[in-house]
Amino acid sequence: MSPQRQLAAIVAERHARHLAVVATHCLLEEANLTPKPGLVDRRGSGAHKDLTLDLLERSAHSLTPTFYALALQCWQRPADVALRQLVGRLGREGEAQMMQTTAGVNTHRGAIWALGLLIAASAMRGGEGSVQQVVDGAAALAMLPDDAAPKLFSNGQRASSRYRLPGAREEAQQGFPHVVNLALPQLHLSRRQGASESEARLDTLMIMMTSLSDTCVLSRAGMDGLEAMQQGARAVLAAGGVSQPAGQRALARLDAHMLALNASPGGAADLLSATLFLDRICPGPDAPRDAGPLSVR
Ligand SMILES: CC(C)(COP(=O)(O)OP(=O)(O)OC[C@H]1O[C@@H](n2cnc3c(N)ncnc32)[C@H](O[C@H]2O[C@H](COP(=O)(O)OP(=O)(O)OP(=O)(O)O)[C@@H](O)[C@H]2O)[C@@H]1O)[C@@H](O)C(=O)NCCC(=O)NCCS
Ligand SMILES: Nc1ncnc2[nH]cnc12
Repeated sequence: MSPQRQLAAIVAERHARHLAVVATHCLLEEANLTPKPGLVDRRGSGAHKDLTLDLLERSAHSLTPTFYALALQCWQRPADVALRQLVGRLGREGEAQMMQTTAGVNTHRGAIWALGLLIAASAMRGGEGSVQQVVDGAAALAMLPDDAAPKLFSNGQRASSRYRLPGAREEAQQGFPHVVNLALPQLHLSRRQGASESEARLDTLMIMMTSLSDTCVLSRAGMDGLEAMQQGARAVLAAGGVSQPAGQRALARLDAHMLALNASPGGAADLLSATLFLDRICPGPDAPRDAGPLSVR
């Protein structure tokens, strides 16, 4: 191999490692963010019976090799059917790894999908795209057919067809509108307004919950659950957000309501991880901040 090619391979490997570590870190940060309504956090399992913070953390760590492989294999490649099929195969291998780690509990299927596509899209541009370029690349990949995908009927497809609402697939195919148009602007706004990093991230989760059709909530609690989620999140933001005492009280009411309905916004949680990832790999004028020490093994 020529010295130039050797150097290019080292650069690609280093970038791929960086993307994988950042993605894992974002999953850990989402899991640890507290208090999240209905979701697993540092207080406990939320509305879930089979999920714990420890399981989410182990699941996140188990995905680092998948994220690394996605980044490395998509490095400086165009979005075409061959790449889509490769990404689909690596994503399914990641899901299998997750299921093995969690003994069959679905901790991060939506996150593997969203982060996997965003990692792939960032790597396609040599790790240098803007937010818009990365989500456009992810959408282009998500629109391509993957003939090798098994024809399974998932919770998400069942909910989407029953309520005629979009789910994880459409969110990616449309270029992650909840992340780009709502979450990133809210994250930056809350930071500028002096919220702590955890408060800014909770506000970011809230803004997505105001309008996401989260198929995790729909499967568990139907349309009543989805409306409760959206209205409750609007109330938190209308009260000034999580940095305000009234916002904290509204968040506590939303949490109690979600638990009573057995509802958990797992899709919004995954998109929060995706938001933190884009915030970190495509920094704009508002530099990303850390919420606290978390290590990636
Ligand atoms: C495209 C896929 C994501 C499959 O999507 P689909 O909707 O067909 O299937 P689901 O298995 O339901 O997975 C979708 C998960 O996405 C999250 N989500 C939900 N709504 C949205 C939304 N509007 N936008 C974005 N993301 C959304 C959500 O994930 C979280 O919830 C999970 C727990 O949910 P669930 O399994 O329903 O579990 P419980 O509520 O506990 O119910 P029980 O089953 O236990 O009773 C949790 O994992 C969170 O992550 C949805 O679950 C994609 O998987 C796919 O096609 N993959 C193929 C491989 C591929 O091509 N990969 C490419 C990139 S790597
Ligand atoms: N914190 C969380 N709680 C429950 N499900 C999730 N899926 C992704 N993150 C989650």
